[in-house]
Amino acid sequence: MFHFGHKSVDVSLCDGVMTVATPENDILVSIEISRMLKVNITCGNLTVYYVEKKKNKTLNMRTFSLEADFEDIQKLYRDLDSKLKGRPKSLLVLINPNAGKKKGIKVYKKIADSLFQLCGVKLDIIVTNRQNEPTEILKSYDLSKIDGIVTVGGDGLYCECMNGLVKRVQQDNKIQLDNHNADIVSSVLPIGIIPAGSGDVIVQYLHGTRCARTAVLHILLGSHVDSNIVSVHAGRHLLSYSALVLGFGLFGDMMHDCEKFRWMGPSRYNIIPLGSMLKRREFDVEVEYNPLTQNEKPKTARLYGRQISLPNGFLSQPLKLQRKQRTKSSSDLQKESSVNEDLIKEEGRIYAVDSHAIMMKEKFRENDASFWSKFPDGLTKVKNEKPDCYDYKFVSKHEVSGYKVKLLNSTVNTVGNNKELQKDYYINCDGECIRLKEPVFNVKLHRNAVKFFGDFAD
Ligand SMILES: Nc1ncnc2c1ncn2[C@@H]1O[C@H](COP(=O)(O)OP(=O)(O)OP(=O)(O)O)[C@@H](O)[C@H]1O
Repeated sequence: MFHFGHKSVDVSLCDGVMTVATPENDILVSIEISRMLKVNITCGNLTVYYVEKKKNKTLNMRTFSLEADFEDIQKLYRDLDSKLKGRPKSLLVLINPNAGKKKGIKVYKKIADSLFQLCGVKLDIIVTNRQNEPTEILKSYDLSKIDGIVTVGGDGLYCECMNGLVKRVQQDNKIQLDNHNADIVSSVLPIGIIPAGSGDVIVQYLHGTRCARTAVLHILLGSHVDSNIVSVHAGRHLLSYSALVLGFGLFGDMMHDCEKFRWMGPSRYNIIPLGSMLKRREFDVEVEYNPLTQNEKPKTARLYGRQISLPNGFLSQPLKLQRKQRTKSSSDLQKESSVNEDLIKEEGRIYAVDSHAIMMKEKFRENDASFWSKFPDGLTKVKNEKPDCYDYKFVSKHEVSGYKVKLLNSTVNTVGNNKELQKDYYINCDGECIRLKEPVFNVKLHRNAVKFFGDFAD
């Protein structure tokens, strides 16, 4: 017999739920084991640490204690402890002290450190000194000794670590990074994000909140979800992987303009894009893309595994995109791609080509496996397909597994051994601005290539 406060209680562990009830069957405590952080035992006392989810999607840690004689408490401890496998025991923590309002270290010390210590997690904490340091660390780090990577910073730090990890996994598996057609090997190590950056879009997307404590508790619970990424290649080289948004043209120019005003801090993202919008350029491009096949599309919900949006003729030109061909016969194209049976080629004058490597959650209910695409608050218009989002005549939206953009009328100069585009063209890759050196780039979707600690917000 167990004691909960002054009451005698029965304890059951059934269907992943721990229930504490009186002999009259009044349930006093009912907690999913997946929500438990750890159990502690001292003499005849057992304490359970668990998380509780509030309506606003934040998590809080709670505890309750049970007493019983030595043998009963030992047995319950062993039963519970055996069910708490999968909680991370060893983590690499990368902190960007300069992220956002430069509070990365403070956020870590104040919120994360004590929780990690409480759960007995072995930590390797590295405060980064500069950009690219996370990439260099991940090139040679002994990944076999950790259960995950934690970033304390913004979306930029996450994206750098994600790029570093994905590249490392390909290197370990002898996959050629620079081959734009290569399928990549998914990474098994989950990444957790403790938000301390400017935008923290990805973390809000994941947890539905920017709360750092919630992020830490999600990491400690150890559950993880898969997410898509896209690769972007140009001139036979990998430029980057993108986890969230990849934008060529207007969105590339916006990011380039924002970078020039870094001194303004996060507020630059509210002001500078307006100027970029007003001086927007038009680009003559040819776009080839592989639409997702019927088999690739989920049955029960729309999949935004990847989409490209081509805002063309925005506020000025009439629609110019034309479907040039939908064919298997183009020998050139067949040479380049093994999956080009349904290749579509279009040409026109556009303002932007952008794509979203939207994350997905596969929900398994009884006899019902369905995909749900989830968006952060800022993208709910996309989710709800509001008319003020993509639903314009000048936007062409496609669900694709890959695409290629070729700049028409662009001049390539040769400077020594290097080729340079006469004009500057930019790609915004999750907030990082990449300058194109070649007039052609390829983008490919990689499903479930990375894992996040956490759960998509309900
Ligand atoms: N110590 C450092 N100093 C400067 N940059 C760093 C440092 N450590 C990491 N970085 C890099 O800075 C970039 C932006 O980092 P992060 O996203 O954490 O901050 P942020 O303020 O949210 O950035 P942004 O304003 O670009 O969204 C990333 O590429 C990251 O790897």
